[in-house]
Amino acid sequence: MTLPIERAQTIAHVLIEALPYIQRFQGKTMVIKYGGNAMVDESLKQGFARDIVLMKLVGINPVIVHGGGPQIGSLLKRLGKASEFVQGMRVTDSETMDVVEMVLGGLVNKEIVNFINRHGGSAVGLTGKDGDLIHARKLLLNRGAPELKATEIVDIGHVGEVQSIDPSIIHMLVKSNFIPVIAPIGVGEDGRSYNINADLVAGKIAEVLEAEKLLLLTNIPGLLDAEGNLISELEVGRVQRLIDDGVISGGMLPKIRCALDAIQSGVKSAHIIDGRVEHAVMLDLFTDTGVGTLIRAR
Ligand SMILES: Nc1ncnc2c1ncn2[C@@H]1O[C@H](COP(=O)(O)OP(=O)(O)O)[C@@H](O)[C@H]1O
Ligand SMILES: CC(=O)N[C@@H](CCC(=O)OP(=O)(O)O)C(=O)O
Repeated sequence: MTLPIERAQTIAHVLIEALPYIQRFQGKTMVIKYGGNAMVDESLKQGFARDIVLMKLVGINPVIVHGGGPQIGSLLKRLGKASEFVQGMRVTDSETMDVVEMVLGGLVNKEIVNFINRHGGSAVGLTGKDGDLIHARKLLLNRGAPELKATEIVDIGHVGEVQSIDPSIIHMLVKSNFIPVIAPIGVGEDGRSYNINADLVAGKIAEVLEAEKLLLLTNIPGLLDAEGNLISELEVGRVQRLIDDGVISGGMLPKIRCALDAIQSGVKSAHIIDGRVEHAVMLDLFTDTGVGTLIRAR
């Protein structure tokens, strides 16, 4: 049986190890993308909420952008509609867009807000329509995975890319000590809703907020190479080859793309981490070891 004094010493060691990180990150913004695949069970969601509340308490400003792909997929299935993806993006007709807006802007967003608030934080949920936060334009994809070589344009419906971000509402919330929780829905010039991949939104928000870090929580230990081994630090020059060879595919494509864009635009580092590991956010921020794949500017 563990002696109480040993337990207390362990806790003290953990806190001491975290101290330099807390000092370094105080007042800094961390954008955390919470993927739908990382929201797997109640205890993980509670752990995530606690990590976010703790970050805020020690003076770091977390801004959450969430996904919800699997949750959209399961409601679509119940409605008898299949999910179809092109290069990691959901083909979104008008009916699907309604479901996306309901699931992301409603169910998933409010669940995360509620978890954080039940653990002592003050979270506020937004979509890109609130405060005119995310302006979107229609995303047109080129057919074929390595799109640089392709010529044919594919229309995948109400799918958007970020045209611009007006961060005023985020600044206002952060200044008043709220934690913004953002659903990846944008509004077009025509006033229509656009479904935007959550990684892309998180990357752009991190850029605009000049965030210290962009954390992408997913359901895999990080970026894996062709043999399935974890790439713990990704050299930027290696990326195109990994895409061309089909090693980076599906949902990992927008993740890597947005991570690269973010670091090229001044975000210090991007991390792809396994949201299925309990307290993944804390482990990544406050320990010497870190977890997952690190991408940083040279
Ligand atoms: N090289 C790779 N390394 C890791 N995962 C990859 C890779 N290429 C494709 N993937 C896929 O990308 C998925 C993560 O993207 P996605 O399912 O969209 O996650 P999320 O819902 O968290 O955004 C992984 O579960 C994996 O199936
Ligand atoms: C265009 C597009 O694909 N949008 C995504 C938005 C949600 C998302 O990105 O969720 P995850 O982060 O959980 O994958 C979708 O409809 O699934």
